[in-house]
Amino acid sequence: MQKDSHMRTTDLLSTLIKMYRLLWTVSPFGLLGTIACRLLLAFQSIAHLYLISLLVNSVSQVITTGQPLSEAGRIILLQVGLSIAAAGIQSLDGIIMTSLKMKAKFHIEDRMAQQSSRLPLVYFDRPDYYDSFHRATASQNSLLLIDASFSIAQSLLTVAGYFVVIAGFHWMLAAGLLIFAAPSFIVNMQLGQKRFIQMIMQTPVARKAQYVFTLLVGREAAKEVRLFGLSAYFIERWRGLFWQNAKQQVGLERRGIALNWGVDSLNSLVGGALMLGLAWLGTKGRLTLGQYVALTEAFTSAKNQLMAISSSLALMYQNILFARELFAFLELPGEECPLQASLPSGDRIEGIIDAEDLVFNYPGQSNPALSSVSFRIRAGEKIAVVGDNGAGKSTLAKCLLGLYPLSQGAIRFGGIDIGSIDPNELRKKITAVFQDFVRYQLTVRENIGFGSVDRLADDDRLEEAAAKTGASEFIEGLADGFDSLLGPMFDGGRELSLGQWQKIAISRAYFRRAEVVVLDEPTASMDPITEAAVYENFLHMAEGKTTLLISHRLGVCKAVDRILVMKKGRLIEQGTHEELLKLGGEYARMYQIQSKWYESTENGPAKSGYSLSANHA
Ligand SMILES: Nc1ncnc2c1ncn2[C@@H]1O[C@H](COP(=O)(O)OP(=O)(O)OP(=O)(O)O)[C@@H](O)[C@H]1O
Repeated sequence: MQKDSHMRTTDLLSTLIKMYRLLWTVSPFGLLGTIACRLLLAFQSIAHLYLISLLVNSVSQVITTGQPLSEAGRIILLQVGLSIAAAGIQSLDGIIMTSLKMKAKFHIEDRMAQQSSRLPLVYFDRPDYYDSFHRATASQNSLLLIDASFSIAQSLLTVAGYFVVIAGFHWMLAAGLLIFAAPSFIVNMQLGQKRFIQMIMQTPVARKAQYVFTLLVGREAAKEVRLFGLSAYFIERWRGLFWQNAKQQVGLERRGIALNWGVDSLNSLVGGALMLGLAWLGTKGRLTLGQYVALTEAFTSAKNQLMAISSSLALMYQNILFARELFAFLELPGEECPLQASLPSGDRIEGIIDAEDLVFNYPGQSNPALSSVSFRIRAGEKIAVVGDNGAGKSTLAKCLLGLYPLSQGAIRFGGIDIGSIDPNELRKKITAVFQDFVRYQLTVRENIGFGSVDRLADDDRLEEAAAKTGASEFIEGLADGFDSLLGPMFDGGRELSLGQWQKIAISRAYFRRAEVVVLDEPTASMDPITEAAVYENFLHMAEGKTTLLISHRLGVCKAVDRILVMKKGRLIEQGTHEELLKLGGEYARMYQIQSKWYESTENGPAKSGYSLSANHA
């Protein structure tokens, strides 16, 4: 991700070309239309100047020689016609530009959304991804680049016309005109670059301020913010972060304003000298009155246009730098799709899942989350993965799902390395429920049907998936059944309990009807009876499928074929429930500790009637 804030001219040009290619892609007619309008407007300015000179000469003839007014009248009529045409072209340009910019905005946002979904999951664990995304979003302002570049082209054409007119009288006048542009150009370009560098440097603080602000206004932290009385703390924190950046921005703008004031003063001095020069030429009889007026007008307009060009150039430069961030984000390498090998055709992943010497490091972490993990799972086998918090169970599941690229080692499905399988093909055959599953603030149909999005209209399949987890019980009570909106975020949405959301999430996994099923502790919020029922249903549903079950409830381990015990990223034991108890190692220790919670007390019954609980060994 780009951190270098300086740019070579070739980079500037290539970014500008990319932006114009993008505009050409979204609307060739819009681009050509606006170029045509700007050309016409530039010629209109020069024609206007020419007509002024004719008019002043004609009027002075009327005054000095008493000629009829008809010649001047014709020129005035032409001027009026020209002004009406110019206003029309300007309006047309406004319409074309609005549509062109909207199409470009859509195209950029669409590509950003597609790009984000193509990026490997591992990017989402990297702060620099979020910095880059933040800047790419801000750089959607790079659309201002379009305005700025068109304005510059139009102004340059106009100024070129003025320049020819002025140089026709005296080259020194034309040279004087250039002196106007130089200081303002240099100051504004530097300002543009400084603004960009500032934005790069400020991104982490800006993101943190945004995060703290979201904690204050969002739903996720609303309960805890109130319970722990955190609002004053977070407001104070947000204020500090906000002003940390704002003070630097105000400082830079102040310096910019002061410099521009200096440049303007210099320009006024040069302007005065040039006006004096014109008056001198007039006294020497080298200018007619019309020429004098036209030159003064040309000079004033050219000066204004040059000032506008230099600030537009600065804006363009700054926005090219922003646009570079946007293109850098859009060009981040996506998930590789090698298509060198495909999974066996048909519904089943045949054969063994083979994990060999797996090593995985999270970005920026020195300790591997998985080290030297090797095991084999036969097709249709049910495996439980157990271990302490942070042992590496979820990481292992994500690697098996092909969501994280391994640092070392290989995972093979039916003998094929998953690194060489098209990720989309692989994921069609796998289903999973994660600990942090998503609560889509959409309908029940979508929440379950997203398991296989092309089957959203399949009511029988939806009913079956909902029945498997017991979700049908509360779905039947909802006013619009499967079309009821869930969650409190939108009008008419119905919030569910966490346990009910979990049932929906597991139904989504059922709905996929995949060959390999991964459940990563999805039942944590269910009541014990429901949890037991969900596991029993799950194991029944998973009959014949390869199943990986991550759970802290060791009771469930008796119902699986084999248990993998993880500790500190390593696979330390594996075997059946009985084998591991006999081994007397880590599993036996964990099982004993958990059993104590379920043992009967002298005065009462067992604390849980949970059929898969540990005390029923
Ligand atoms: N996104 C991440 N970035 C960096 N480190 C991570 C990330 N996710 C997990 N880890 C680290 O990797 C290690 C393994 O985490 P993992 O989530 O796989 O453990 P787990 O066995 O599933 O734990 P739990 O039972 O608490 O869910 C932990 O040390 C954790 O701190």
